Amino acid sequence: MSERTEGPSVLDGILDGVRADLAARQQTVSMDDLKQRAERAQPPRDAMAALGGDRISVIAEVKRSSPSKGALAAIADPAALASDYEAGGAHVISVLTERRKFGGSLEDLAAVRSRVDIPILRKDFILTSYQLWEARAHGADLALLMVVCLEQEALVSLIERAESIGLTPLVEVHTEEELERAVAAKARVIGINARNLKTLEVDRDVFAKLAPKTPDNVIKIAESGVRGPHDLLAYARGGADAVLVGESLVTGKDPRKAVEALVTAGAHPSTRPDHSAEG
Ligand SMILES: O=P(O)(O)OC[C@@H](O)[C@@H](O)c1c[nH]c2ccccc12
Repeated sequence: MSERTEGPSVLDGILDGVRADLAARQQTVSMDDLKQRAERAQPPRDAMAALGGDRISVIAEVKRSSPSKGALAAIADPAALASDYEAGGAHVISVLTERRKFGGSLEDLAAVRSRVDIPILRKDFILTSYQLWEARAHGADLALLMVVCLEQEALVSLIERAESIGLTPLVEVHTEEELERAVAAKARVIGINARNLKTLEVDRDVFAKLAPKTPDNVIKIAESGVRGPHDLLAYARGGADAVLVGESLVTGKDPRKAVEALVTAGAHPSTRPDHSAEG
């Protein structure tokens, strides 16, 4: 018997739409076609290098709308926005490709790929290996895998599949239980999302709670709720190697300057807790 007493969550609604759109794409593009396109794609960029190092890396997101806020920005030219992010010093670009709630597409991903040289993350609700091939075929270097959406067996096999086709999996968690599953699945890059996707509430303290429970050799990314350098520095003190920022960049006046301010704040190694003891 199910223990659930609540109705369907926001996430359940999103996933229904994701499955319907995926089924429609699978009707029109075969897995073989995708694999051929992936073979012609530019080879994957080194995502681990972009996220590691002695600074706090900045992942800047192309995000038109969100289930919590509705429309954020029209973004008529996602490649131009991504190019501004890159000019501001972003280390990775995130492109939301979910259509119904976030207003994104695989065309956005391909357009961004054609204009920037840094690694790109496909940000979507990935449930099957077909979506990993889509990501690679459209030029992505990383793919988001959300623990909350996946049974453990699926999580493990999607991590392996992603790595085998040259994608770096970014495994997202929001709770301690999800973190334990991500670590058990051997994730090397873990994103700790401040936003609960079942309720859409943002709790910036989740990162500081979960980061110390994450193995040292895992790259830790603080996701959501970064309003500016102040939040980046707080996440850095909590042990973040990188931050993922969407809303505050797309709603601000000057995305390049906003990224620059984050990159500058993250460039100083003294923001890193592991450097405080060094002489
Ligand atoms: O717009 P924000 O608060 O800066 O958040 C960006 C990013 O963390 C958020 O878009 C996100 C994190 N995980 C997700 C999973 C699916 C969709 C979206 C997300």
